[in-house]
Amino acid sequence: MPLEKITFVTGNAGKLAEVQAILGKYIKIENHGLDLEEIQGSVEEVSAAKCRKAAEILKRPVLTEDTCLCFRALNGLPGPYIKWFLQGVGTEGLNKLLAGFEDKSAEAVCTFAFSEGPGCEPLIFQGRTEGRIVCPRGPAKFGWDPVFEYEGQTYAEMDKDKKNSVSHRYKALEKFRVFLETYDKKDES
Ligand SMILES: O=P(O)(O)OP(=O)(O)OP(=O)(O)OC[C@H]1O[C@@H](n2cnc3c(O)ncnc32)[C@H](O)[C@@H]1O
Ligand SMILES: [Mg+2]
Repeated sequence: MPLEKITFVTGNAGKLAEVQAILGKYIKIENHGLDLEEIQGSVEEVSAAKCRKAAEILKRPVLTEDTCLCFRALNGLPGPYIKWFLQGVGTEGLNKLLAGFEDKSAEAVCTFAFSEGPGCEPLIFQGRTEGRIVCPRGPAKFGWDPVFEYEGQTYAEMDKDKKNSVSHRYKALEKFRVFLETYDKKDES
């Protein structure tokens, strides 16, 4: 039986808006803002751990997501710690982190984890978009969008539909959408 709805567990309004815009056409999305502890580790481990916890607490099919921003010149840092870097130094500071480096390339990575419910091992769906870090341009509405440039435009300068057709989040959700097409939830009985 196909899934009629899914609970996306996030406390981030920007993420929720994009998941609704990208995936909401295919499945009903509910939001639950559990503030889940984020373990240290690879982004896949962080996302799967959040998902396991959410499934245990909410006792239903859940989707969680963790986003990384990886600077090639810094061997992938800030990576999964981007939230704390952004809070600490802001978008100007993110750009300044690369002031001494020729290589401004970066990769945005979105890692979704889906679990059917308590005790069900999460499945991982990941999307990656290559770009470069620039001086902030465009409206500062969502995280590090103003400093991530893709094909000459920062995410912040793009209209929503454009970002939602090229982003790390779009690519990860596209994989999840294909999975949902053949997904058959085991009967409750
Ligand atoms: O409740 P969760 O889903 O964990 O939400 P969060 O805000 O804690 O998000 P993360 O742990 O994934 O941290 C990622 C950081 O990157 C930001 N971010 C995530 N996706 C983004 C995007 O597409 N563009 C710009 N910033 C983004 C987000 O606001 C955080 O500051
Ligand atoms: Mg988080």
